[in-house]
Amino acid sequence: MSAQREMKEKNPWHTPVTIITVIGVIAIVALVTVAVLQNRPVLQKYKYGIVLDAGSSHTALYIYEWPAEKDNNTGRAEQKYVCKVKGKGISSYANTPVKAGESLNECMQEAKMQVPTKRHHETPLYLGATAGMRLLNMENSSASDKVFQAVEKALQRFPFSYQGARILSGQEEGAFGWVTVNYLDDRLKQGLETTGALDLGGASTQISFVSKNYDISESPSNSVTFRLYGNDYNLYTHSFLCYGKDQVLRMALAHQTKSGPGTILDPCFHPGYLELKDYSLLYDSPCVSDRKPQNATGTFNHSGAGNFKQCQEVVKKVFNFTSCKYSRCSFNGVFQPPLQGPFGAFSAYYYVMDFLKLTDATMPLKDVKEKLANYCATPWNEIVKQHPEVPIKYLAEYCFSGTYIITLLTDGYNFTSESYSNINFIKKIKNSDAGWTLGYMLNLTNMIPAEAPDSPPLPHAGYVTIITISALILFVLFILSLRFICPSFQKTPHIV
Ligand SMILES: Nc1ncnc2c1ncn2[C@@H]1O[C@H](COP(=O)(O)OP(=O)(O)OP(=O)(O)O)[C@@H](O)[C@H]1O
Repeated sequence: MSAQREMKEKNPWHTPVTIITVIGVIAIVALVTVAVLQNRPVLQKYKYGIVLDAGSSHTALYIYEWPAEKDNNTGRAEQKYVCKVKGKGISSYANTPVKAGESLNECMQEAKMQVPTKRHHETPLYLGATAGMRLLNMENSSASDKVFQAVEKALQRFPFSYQGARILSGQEEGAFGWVTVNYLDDRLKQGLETTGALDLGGASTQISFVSKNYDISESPSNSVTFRLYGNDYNLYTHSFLCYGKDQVLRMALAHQTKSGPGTILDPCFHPGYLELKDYSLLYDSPCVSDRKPQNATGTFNHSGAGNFKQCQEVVKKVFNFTSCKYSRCSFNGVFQPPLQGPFGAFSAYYYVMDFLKLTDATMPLKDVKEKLANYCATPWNEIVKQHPEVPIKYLAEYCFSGTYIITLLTDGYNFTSESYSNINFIKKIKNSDAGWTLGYMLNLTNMIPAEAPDSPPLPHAGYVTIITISALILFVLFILSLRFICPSFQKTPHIV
């Protein structure tokens, strides 16, 4: 008997405190394990959406993906893939519509490879056309219908869920660009101050921003209201058709050639630049067709003078600053409320300012103008030598485009030397291109809820930490209370 008791006293595993401790530790480990495993992220599955941006200068196909179990709510859709369609925009196939459809095949085949086969049938496919097709539709609606028929036929051959091809209004283009920028920046979900969107295309340009001082009744046609994640937004947006950089160049050239001279000395092109251009090609657009001089010869010599200040004067002539029936206007009699907040400037704003190395937001406006003036004055042969990798068409136009951008922002939209520093020239936000396509898809798939989704009160790590600490505290209190209530649970055994 006494040997047995001695063994019990020597072996601490046999005391009630030890047994309770072991059971308690096992219970805590089990509790924490369950907490961790139960909330462990499951293997992610994705859903996809495809949007074709049929612009005036070219078409691009975007594939977006988002976590399958979170659509409608918390998962963020991101750009997975982009394919640039070879050749020009679909509006350039007005005389050969079938080719507009065929031009899309290569990128569509790519899309088939990029989206997992089992998701093909549920993947929505949209085509949105912008200013190029808006102009074609104005000029020749039956040609525009034929282009859409051909495009539709081509897209329906693919195994995706085809949702239609249509022309976006300028207002939609502006508003969806704004949604994209603010969605990708997580500003909508968090209800933060929003970023305005400046989009410069080939044939139109858009400005969209939220302004506290915007009285909708002054110009209802510029207002778009949204309720997103529980917040109301009253967005000002305007799209200027013909004010994309390709059409403005036509207008500037039309202005300089209006008296029909054989040679023009253009301050927006580099000294030494000389190109023989076709009058009928220049005037082949509704933005300038009514200005074609009666006695115009077949061609004209387009030569450069490289003078930024004079170029600004030429560019200013494409704006009408004289009439405004509202309290304030940008140009052409269009209402614009006071500018507010930061702005993201994308598409050609970015391509041009990035090439000119003028995207640094800390660079004062006067330095931007000075650098641009130096660039414009650089002889054409030097420019070509310095940039052998850049296509000649783009290279020839950066002086003009840079001058147009600065003039549009300052004289057109009224950015001052101070507010100019609120503009960020951006291409991508978190790996997705800035542009209207993502906002368009989010809207059509109802992926941004009007009300804020319910989210767990704590993040996963916080939840596990609190469970663990609470369990430990409870266990220690339990042991202490046992000792207090039952002195026989003292650690030192009482030997009788
Ligand atoms: N690397 C580049 N350098 C200079 N210009 C460029 C570059 N890439 C594209 N562009 C030009 O920038 C302009 C805007 O291109 P973008 O693709 O955004 O317009 P788009 O969608 O064709 O036009 P729109 O929206 O008016 O229909 C076009 O004139 C295009 O030719």
